Amino acid sequence: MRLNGEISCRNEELRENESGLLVPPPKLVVGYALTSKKVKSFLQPKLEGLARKKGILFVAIDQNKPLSDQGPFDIVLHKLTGKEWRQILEDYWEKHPEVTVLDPPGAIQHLYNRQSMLQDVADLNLTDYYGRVAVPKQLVITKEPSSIPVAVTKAGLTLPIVAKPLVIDGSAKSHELSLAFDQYSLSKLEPPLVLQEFVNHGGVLFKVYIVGEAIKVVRRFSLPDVDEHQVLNSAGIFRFPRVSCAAASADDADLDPAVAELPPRPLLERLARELRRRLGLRLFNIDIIRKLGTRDHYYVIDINYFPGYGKMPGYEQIFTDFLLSLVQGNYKRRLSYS
Ligand SMILES: Nc1ncnc2c1ncn2[C@@H]1O[C@H](COP(=O)(O)OP(=O)(O)OP(=O)(O)O)[C@@H](O)[C@H]1O
Ligand SMILES: O=P(O)(O)O[C@H]1[C@H](O)[C@@H](O)[C@H](OP(=O)(O)O)[C@@H](OP(=O)(O)O)[C@H]1O
Ligand SMILES: [Mg+2]
Ligand SMILES: [Mg+2]
Repeated sequence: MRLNGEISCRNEELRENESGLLVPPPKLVVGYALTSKKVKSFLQPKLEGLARKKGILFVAIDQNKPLSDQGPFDIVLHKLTGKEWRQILEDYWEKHPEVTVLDPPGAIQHLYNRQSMLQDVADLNLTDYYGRVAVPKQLVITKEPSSIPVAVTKAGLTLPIVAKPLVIDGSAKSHELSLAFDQYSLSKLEPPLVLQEFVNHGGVLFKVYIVGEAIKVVRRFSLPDVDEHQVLNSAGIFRFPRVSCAAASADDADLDPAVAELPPRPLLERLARELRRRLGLRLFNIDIIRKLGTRDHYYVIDINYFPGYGKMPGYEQIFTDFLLSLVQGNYKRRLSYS
């Protein structure tokens, strides 16, 4: 294995690459198991090019072959769902503890349920640190739809309410959300669900991308505010598909400064640090909104594992630096043990 590749590669001989040029062997081999959609959005030529220059080689994992017969890898990067893949990865990791698996499958699983996803934010209790960060009032529904109106009243949730499929399984359906405007319509929803109070936020959300210790925040257009008049005079369920994919960047839009102002950096740093530690993940993003009419009341509404980094400005540099830092970290740790 080449975890201490920093040293070994200096001693290894030059190899011929696909263009017939003599190049040093890669410092770092990253095996990836991603959907074809993800490969397209993440592994863009600019990322691969920069990675190659820095001695990082991305190698596709063949899911039809045993993982242990492939590689050797220094890092395994993955975003595939399903129990079978999880088992393969866990067995592989047990046999190859020297390989960095990004990220541990058990930790990722925590984000595939919209209830457990936000639990750590709620536990954090960030109430007075450059603002307060909370989770919208929410309720989990697993029983029959007819029970929803009563359950909502009991829990004291106010309308309108966002209904989100409880489990995220990689399907488009698990990202089909609805906005319910009246009590009666709630019984038309299909559990299992998380019901969340809709929080007016000026139609802009902040996507906070995390790659190890690096943080990048961007603005995105979001659902528009709903006023009291609309709530009183609207009925029914409004279904909306995959907002974040469709929504354009709001970074260059002419916005009300009170809506556009980014959350304070120290707050984001603390939130990212805490979540990284509590979730045990290094690759994720956080969707944050700021309650309309306030300067510092923030709500985390969603956390995504291995999100669309292709949309994060400067991700090529940040991601490759991060990958190298993992190996350097391992190397330093090995030296301090010897
Ligand atoms: N509680 C809320 N209050 C106001 N708007 C909300 C709330 N929850 C969700 N939204 C809006 O709905 C959108 C989609 O919600 P959410 O991010 O939870 O879904 P998702 O399917 O997990 O999205 P992603 O594609 O980011 O994974 C948000 O980007 C935001 O515009
Ligand atoms: O970066 P943001 O705006 O958060 O949105 C991402 C979603 O959160 C991810 O779940 C998508 O990745 P998957 O398609 O692998 O689930 C991801 O898909 P992408 O990698 O194809 O861009 C994005 O839609
Ligand atoms: Mg989201
Ligand atoms: Mg999400």
